[in-house]
Amino acid sequence: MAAPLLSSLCCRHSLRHCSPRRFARNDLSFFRSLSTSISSEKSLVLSHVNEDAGVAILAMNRPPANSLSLELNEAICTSLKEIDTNPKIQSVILASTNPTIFSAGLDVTELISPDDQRLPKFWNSLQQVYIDLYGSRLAIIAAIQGHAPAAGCMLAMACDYRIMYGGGEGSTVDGRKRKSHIPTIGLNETQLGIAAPPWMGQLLVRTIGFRPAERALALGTLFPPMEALIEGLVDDVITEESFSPSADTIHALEKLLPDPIRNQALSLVMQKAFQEAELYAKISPQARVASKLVTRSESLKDMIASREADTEYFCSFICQDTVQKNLKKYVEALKKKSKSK
Ligand SMILES: CCCCCCCCCC/C=C/CC(=O)SCCNC(=O)CCNC(=O)[C@H](O)C(C)(C)COP(=O)(O)OP(=O)(O)OC[C@H]1O[C@@H](n2cnc3c(N)ncnc32)[C@H](O)[C@@H]1OP(=O)(O)O
Repeated sequence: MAAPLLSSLCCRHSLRHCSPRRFARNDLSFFRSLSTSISSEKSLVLSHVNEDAGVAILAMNRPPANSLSLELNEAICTSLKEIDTNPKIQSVILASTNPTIFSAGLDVTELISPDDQRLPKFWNSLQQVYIDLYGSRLAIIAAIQGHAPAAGCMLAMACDYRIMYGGGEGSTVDGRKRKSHIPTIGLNETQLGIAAPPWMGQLLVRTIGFRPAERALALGTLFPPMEALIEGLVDDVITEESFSPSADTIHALEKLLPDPIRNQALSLVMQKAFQEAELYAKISPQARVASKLVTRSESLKDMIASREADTEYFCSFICQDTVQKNLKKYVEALKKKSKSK
């Protein structure tokens, strides 16, 4: 699977690029004109393309937390592949249908008393998500509305640009004030008593630099939005304090958009992500892809070369008694916390 990916980085230069469109804050025509909808594998992922803008949306849709199961990983890859085959699309917005959780990282229940056949498949599917995002010919914009711990942070780092919601009391679609929500992002694995896999840790090093990454990895730091911006873990932070959609807009959206995407259309993070996606789509695809190759091909090749060993190490590590014990405790605590709300 790896070779076609790198060749896709190298060879798919000839795609024509799309006509730029002006972006306005409440310009919902983008969403209105979403003509092609791809849903894959029980709609674990919702995907829409707008050929006029050259932009697609890929929204993770696995309640309650978009935790990455084998099936969600496969759905992300399938959906990305479908978008990739459309030469009119240059940019993708990676989003979540959950307004407070981008992705909770690996589905930790996949790791408990795992099935020997499924565990390596599961890990391979996560590696593939990374390879497909990081090596995509498409410019991928992460619209991070909610929490992005561990592999959720990896998803964002594998994109080309990251926009994070800065917190605050935004309005809901029905006009009520929403409870304040401050998302966090980071590789917090050490807080679970495990280490981030080497390729994920190296991705953090490449994203924020050696020393900050070394410290963040050791402490398992989850950064709030402004700190993430200062560290360079995200590229932009958006607040929605002043955003309140009109009743007409809400009504129009209710008619036009499927539920999971409706709130996202009203979000400034999503609108900013669309603006950024259009910006990337205006660049010559050949030049953009070639520049991506310069910064990403070596690390991708290294990761691909060590993929099997990484899977073997992961499977044997996860099956250790002490690791199993810690993971069980961790999941119990997660469930307890969730029930106590
Ligand atoms: C050389 C060294 C080599 C080492 C190689 C070792 C290889 C091992 C590498 C392993 C790599 C790991 C990467 C990972 O991604 S591990 C997963 C890490 N994820 C987390 O720790 C996040 C856990 N979740 C949370 O912190 C919070 O849920 C949240 C994301 C901050 C959201 O909080 P919120 O209060 O909004 O929501 P709840 O906590 O109430 O959660 C809602 C329900 O979702 C369930 N949930 C949450 N996270 C997960 C998850 N990761 N997996 C499965 N399920 C999850 C939670 O239980 C609630 O469900 P319930 O209501 O049914 O109980």
